[in-house]
Amino acid sequence: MNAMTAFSLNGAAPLANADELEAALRQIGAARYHNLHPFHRLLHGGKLNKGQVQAWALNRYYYQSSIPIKDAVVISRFRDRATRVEWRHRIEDHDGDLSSEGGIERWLKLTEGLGLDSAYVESTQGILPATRFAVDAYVHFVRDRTPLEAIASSLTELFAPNLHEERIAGMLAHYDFVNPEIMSYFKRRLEQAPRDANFALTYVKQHATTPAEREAVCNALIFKTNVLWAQLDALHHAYVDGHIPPGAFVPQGS
Ligand SMILES: O=C(O)c1cc(C(=O)O)c2c(n1)C(=O)C(=O)c1cc(C(=O)O)[nH]c1-2
Repeated sequence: MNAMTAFSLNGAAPLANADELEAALRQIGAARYHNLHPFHRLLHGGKLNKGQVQAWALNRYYYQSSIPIKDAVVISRFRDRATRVEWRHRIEDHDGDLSSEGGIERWLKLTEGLGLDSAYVESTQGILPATRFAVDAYVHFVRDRTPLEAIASSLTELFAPNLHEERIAGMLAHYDFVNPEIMSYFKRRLEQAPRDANFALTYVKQHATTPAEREAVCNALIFKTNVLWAQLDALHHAYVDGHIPPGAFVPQGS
């Protein structure tokens, strides 16, 4: 490894095979996934007020609505038809189609249930600058890096189901303004995310065939954990510490 590389397993030898790669990815998730962020501890522990929960859902809408755009870019990176065919259901999961509701509509049920006007949410006018920069960086990453890194950057989904379970239970238990209907987005992801994560994990294990490629896969996952972490840092700074940037959503009553 040269000095420019970001990933190091405490200076250990380069990752020699697919199993070592998987172990390294799981180690990165255990150390860096945003389940560990203080804002999530507050959200799931019932420590936020309704305005702070609204701010979280409003900002997360930008992530949700950018995911199918990101996935369309991922598809555009592959000349291999089989990979495109496998990946395209992700767009349908979020966008739905003429006869079925998708994740974006389910997310709008959440924001509406929290009392936010859907036109305002969809306009993305009130989101934090850092939300936009972080999410756009994810879309640009899959455009600019190798197809292998583009797929690897989705691997945070390996760690999402546990977090979604914790979120559903915690928010239903602690907030009287939350009910099972408005949490349906997360219930659905419990079925969708494992399939997606398993495909991506199998893909990178098969296609990262050199130590340098395995390292690039690990760095793509680190990049993505940073995309998620930066969004929560910004929410905490604005809505817990009270430094709301000009133009961003201001909860009523604050
Ligand atoms: O609530 C969460 O913490 C969370 C995290 C992630 C993730 O780890 O990137 C995703 C989602 N949710 C999610 O709902 C989702 O559809 C999704 C797609 C992707 C992706 O990178 O393609 N990540 C995530």
